[in-house]
Amino acid sequence: MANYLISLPLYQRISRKNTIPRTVELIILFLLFSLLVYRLLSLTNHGITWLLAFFCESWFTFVWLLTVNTKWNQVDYKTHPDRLLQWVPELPPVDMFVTTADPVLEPPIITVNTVLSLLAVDYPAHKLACYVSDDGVSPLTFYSLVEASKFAKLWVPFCKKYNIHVRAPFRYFSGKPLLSQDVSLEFQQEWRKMKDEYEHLSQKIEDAAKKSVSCDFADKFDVFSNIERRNHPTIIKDADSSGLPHLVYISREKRPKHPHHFKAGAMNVLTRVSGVMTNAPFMLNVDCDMFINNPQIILHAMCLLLGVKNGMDSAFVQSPQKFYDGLKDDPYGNQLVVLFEYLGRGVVGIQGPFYAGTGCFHRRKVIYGLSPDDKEITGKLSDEDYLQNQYGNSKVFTKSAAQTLSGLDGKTSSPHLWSSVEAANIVADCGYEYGTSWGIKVGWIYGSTTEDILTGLTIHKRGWRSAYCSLDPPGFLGCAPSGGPAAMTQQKRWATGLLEILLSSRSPIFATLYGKLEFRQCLAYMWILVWPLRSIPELCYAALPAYCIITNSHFLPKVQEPAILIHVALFVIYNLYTLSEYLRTGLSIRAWWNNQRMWRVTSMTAWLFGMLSVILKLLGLSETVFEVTKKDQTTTSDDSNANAGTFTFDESPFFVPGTTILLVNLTALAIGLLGFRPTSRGGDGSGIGEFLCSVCVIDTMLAFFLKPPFFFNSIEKASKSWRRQSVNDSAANNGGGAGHAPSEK
Ligand SMILES: O=c1ccn([C@@H]2O[C@H](COP(=O)(O)OP(=O)(O)O[C@H]3O[C@H](CO)[C@@H](O)[C@H](O)[C@H]3O)[C@@H](O)[C@H]2O)c(=O)[nH]1
Ligand SMILES: [Mn+2]
Repeated sequence: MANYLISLPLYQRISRKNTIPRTVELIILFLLFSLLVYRLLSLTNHGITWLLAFFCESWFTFVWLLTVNTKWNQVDYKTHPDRLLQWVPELPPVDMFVTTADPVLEPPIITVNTVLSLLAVDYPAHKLACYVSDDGVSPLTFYSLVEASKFAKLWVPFCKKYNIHVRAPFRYFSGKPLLSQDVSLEFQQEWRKMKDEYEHLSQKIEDAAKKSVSCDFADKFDVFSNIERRNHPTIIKDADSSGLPHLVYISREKRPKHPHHFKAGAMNVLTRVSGVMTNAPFMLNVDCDMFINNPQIILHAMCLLLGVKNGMDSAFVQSPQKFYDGLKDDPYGNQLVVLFEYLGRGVVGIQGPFYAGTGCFHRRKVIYGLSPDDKEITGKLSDEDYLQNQYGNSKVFTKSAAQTLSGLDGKTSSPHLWSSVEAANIVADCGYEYGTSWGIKVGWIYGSTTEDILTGLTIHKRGWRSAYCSLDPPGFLGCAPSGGPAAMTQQKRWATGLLEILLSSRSPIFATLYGKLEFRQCLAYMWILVWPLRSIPELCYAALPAYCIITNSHFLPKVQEPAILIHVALFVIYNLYTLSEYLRTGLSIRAWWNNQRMWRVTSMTAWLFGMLSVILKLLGLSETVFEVTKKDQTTTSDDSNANAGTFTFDESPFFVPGTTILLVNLTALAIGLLGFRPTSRGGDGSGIGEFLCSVCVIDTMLAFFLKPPFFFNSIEKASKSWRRQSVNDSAANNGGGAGHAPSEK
């Protein structure tokens, strides 16, 4: 019996059946190629518009090829945490990392909630340690963490006792109110107490933010007095946390003139500090706004990390990025649900998901630069010079790294945390990395504002695979930028970082030629890395109809030509295909509509600016920077949503290309309709096709400024009042709503 159990796998890899989508994808590809052939054959009879259209459509075909490749084998994983203890005698330690950078853009209460959800996760507490990196060197963040660790002593036992599902208190208490019928009196009392305590905690943090922290522990705050954000020594502090996972606050040293490499730099400091303190073989990393939403997540991830016989398969386990309280129907197109669902799972089926920067479990030895089949490493580990060249000259650290690389980490007796505080200070120095491999071959890789994609790519290049952990309820939830400009800034930063990778020596093409990146994985990476380049053909194609109308020429075949059918078929099939993806994921038609428009807007604006900032960098005119996304916690209700779906119009340059395209097309329509067009060459002028395209472009660009079209709003209003009606009816029947569902006992 026992043997039988041991042979049960910890996870299964299940290929999705997707014959129909594949067929449609191939049909679209065929149509695109037919279109190109048609353009080529008729190139001589047409002018510049034809050539431009051919150029854009070739590009779209190329992108579609990359898309089809990426989506081809979609894979799901199913994990069985109940079998874990049959595989391993005890669970391995995990170091958990949280990064925060700015107490204003990232309010400490958000970080606090993330930390609380980590501390309360379902995993043996003595196997966990939580490290918070604060690039904002904020006494407020530190104060909030100290207060949070006090609250954690009540919160964690409460969560475990009643098996609470959502362990980030702000989310838990914003749920439906507690109803007394179906829970015990004891639970009700403790629930109220916990809610009061949490409100007290938030209040304290809010007050402290207002009076910039005077408070009762001046001694602990000494280190923060008289320091500047870009010029200060390392600060490392522990919050007293007996019985709970260790909680460590780190603000790494920063000096002017020393590059600090943004988040990648912070992650490397976290890696080293934890290396000398707890040195767990696995590391979980989350952004400050990504709390653990499913307390079983570590157990599920362990199935994927431990379930392979030689431990060589998956370098990291990535969870999809999901967001809480997303605006209804995703007006900014930044919730990325469909993207993760199809393209994301497609990459999973090749060499494994991209590293997405948060919600990811890493093997420490992989981060230290190990390759899957590295046979020479054991020889090198006794060579102190080699170790210092790679990892820097802290003896404590090189010793722990050698342990990790030889696979002995986590097997030694539990470390004495605070005996290592001196070593921790040394490895957090801003000069520590000079002359070492950090940021080049070891740790998070420098040189891109999307350090996540770059780091994952470097790992895949060494021949590692990665695995995907998508749970229901989702393992992690974060917050998507809530305002228009913020969403654009984020997209611009991504575009910048992606192009930095594409144009560097670390580009996936070289990684396939000279490394072990699989060819199809290379194409998948190309799919994302070419985002910024897509801005040019998108802009050209959006300008084409206007240009044609104004000059009375055409870029589409005439209505009577059979070739027009290719365009019509492409338009219809492509839209039905994308729509079906949304409907299959359970999203609304409106979400599909919003996203189609926003992808166009984003590609023409944010991605264009991303490309420009890389050009400026190449010209040596400016450096690329990591602009932190603003996060807010406010739970959006239906009514406060009144302005959602519109951009706050501000002075940001993002509006320039969009507005230009919009105005040019409006002008063209006006000229066309008023009959001011020049006479065409041989009756070969613009026709209905160009007009329709122009209207489409105008509608898309309006996504920038206006609420979605009127008819959607009316449909929605009607359905809302209908829904309200039916809710009232059922309430009348049941004598009350379903109420709070504390599945907790
Ligand atoms: O100098 C810095 C800048 C940022 N951060 C942290 O980096 C994280 C991500 O920053 P955010 O502004 O939220 O960026 P997003 O665009 O939302 O992040 C996505 O994109 C990033 C770059 O690709 C990834 O690093 C993230 O994990 C991924 O969630 C946050 O925790 C920040 O505190 C630092 O620690 N130091
Ligand atoms: Mn973020």
